[in-house]
Amino acid sequence: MDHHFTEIEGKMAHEPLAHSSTFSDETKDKMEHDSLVYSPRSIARATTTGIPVGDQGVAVLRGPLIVGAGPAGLACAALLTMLYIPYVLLERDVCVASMWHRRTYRRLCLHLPKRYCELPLMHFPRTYPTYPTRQQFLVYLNEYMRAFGIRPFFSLEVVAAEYNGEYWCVRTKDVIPTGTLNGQSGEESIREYRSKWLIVATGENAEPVVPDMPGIHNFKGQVMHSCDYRSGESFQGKKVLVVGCGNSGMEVSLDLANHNVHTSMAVRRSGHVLPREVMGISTFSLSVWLLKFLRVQIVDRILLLLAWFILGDTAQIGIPRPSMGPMELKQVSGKTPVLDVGTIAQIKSGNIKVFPAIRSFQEYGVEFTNGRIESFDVVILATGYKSNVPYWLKENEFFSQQSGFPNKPNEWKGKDGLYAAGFSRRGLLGLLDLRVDPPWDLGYMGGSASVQGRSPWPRDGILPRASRPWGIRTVLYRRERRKPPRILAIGKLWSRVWGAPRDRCYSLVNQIWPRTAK
Ligand SMILES: NC(=O)C1=CN([C@@H]2O[C@H](COP(=O)(O)OP(=O)(O)OC[C@H]3O[C@@H](n4cnc5c(N)ncnc54)[C@H](OP(=O)(O)O)[C@@H]3O)[C@@H](O)[C@H]2O)C=CC1
Ligand SMILES: O=C(O)C(=O)Cc1c[nH]c2ccccc12
Repeated sequence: MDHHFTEIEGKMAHEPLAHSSTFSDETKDKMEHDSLVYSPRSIARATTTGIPVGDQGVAVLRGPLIVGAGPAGLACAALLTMLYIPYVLLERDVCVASMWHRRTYRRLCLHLPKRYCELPLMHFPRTYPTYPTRQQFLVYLNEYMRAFGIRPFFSLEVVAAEYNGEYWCVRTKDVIPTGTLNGQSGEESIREYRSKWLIVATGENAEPVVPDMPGIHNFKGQVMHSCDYRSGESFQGKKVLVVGCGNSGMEVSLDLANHNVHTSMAVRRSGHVLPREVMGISTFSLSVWLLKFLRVQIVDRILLLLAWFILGDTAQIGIPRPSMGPMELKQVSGKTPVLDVGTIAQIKSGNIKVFPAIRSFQEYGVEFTNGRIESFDVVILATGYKSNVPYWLKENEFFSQQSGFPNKPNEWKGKDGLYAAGFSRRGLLGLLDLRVDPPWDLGYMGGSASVQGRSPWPRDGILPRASRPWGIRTVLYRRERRKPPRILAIGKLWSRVWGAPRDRCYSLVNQIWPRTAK
């Protein structure tokens, strides 16, 4: 079955997402709608050429099977490619990173600086801003696929996976799309793949969480999850309530307010809100730097002081702070602080109203726990996401059946060749130190010596992100390599004097959220 690998490596022609990173606005608008999705023909080609399905529809793979072609799945695919390990990457949708394509609002920007959001082995182009947009991130992912010749098998939804003592048996539902994108499906068939290694990369945000709230079925207005929110434009003239004050809730509210929509927010509990930047320096980078010298509690005090200077007392506007500081809370519970990009200012100026938790829904409105009743036309549930691993993976030692995350936080390797990628509760940041076993451990290719000779893989299994062995030519790089503008050069000097060099950044991130030793 070497056949796969040459397929995967060789066919770089498959570039339905290919486009330059500098587009006219018109092209960008078009791309939002169509060209980011694969054509049914290319899906058919990908799904029919790569997998040799044997008797009774069972394929036994020589390399690992990766479930999910989001950023984590793509990163694993790239790392495996660099190790000459053939893999098979399954994706339920018809495009990679479907969450980023379909479940994000149009104006979304990454909220950590770009160096923390890169996938292994390939930087963002220099011309990208510090906080790349959703569109730029998607272009980067596309270039990433091209650079590493990644060709996922699309429209294959994993319905069950189980270890039979020798292999992981992964059953998939093969959904042949009819060409429409609104979830309609055509013919279905079940296939089975067997592999000794199963890499679960279905994501921390695989499914939206839609809580059952009292009386919500009586509500006559529109109810939607924040994953279906695209832009405030279509809500003009309506009264909208956003439930939840995580990063989604805050950014959806801001987008609505920017479109002059009558916006309210329901805040159930407390939450930390920090400015995204302090005097032009990213708050996140600042905390990483401070954590080099200081204990987390002290760093939290500094952050809270800065937040108080810049945003004022958020408790006064209805968002009380938890008793534990933001970075410590992130370490202990995984709850991410909100990085404010303007919502607090809109709340202060009265464009967004803040209400406490919801007691119940009525036909045309909502009663809050403080007894107030308000009418609304639309309710947007920004109530977060969950993993879908428990729905399909028949295993309960490594993955928790409740949360769908690995039982021990930061665990990445289970028994019998089971791996988790991208489940460290750190979003894209979690891919900074993504690990896949070195091949000698993976047991692939027989003897280790021949592999060691060629492999760039370091003994500890962490591949330095910046190294691009064998001079992989990323089109992105050649296209974007230009002399940095002066101001950037000064910024570089600044970071040389004050900032941590890149390598140290990684180990720092490790210190903040240490991984358990192998
Ligand atoms: N620009 C960016 O980079 C963005 C990044 N993100 C990231 O995406 C991930 C998902 O974020 P998000 O979608 O905000 O999800 P979160 O899980 O972070 O937040 C969910 C919010 O919904 C509230 N909530 C949950 N259930 C209920 C309920 N039954 N009733 C009332 N409120 C409820 C929670 O409140 P409580 O605390 O009381 O449980 C919380 O405030 C995060 O990692 C986030 O950082 C999101 C948006 C933008
Ligand atoms: O965006 C996310 O989901 C993150 O988890 C990013 C993140 C990890 N740690 C943080 C600390 C402060 C702000 C964002 C993050």
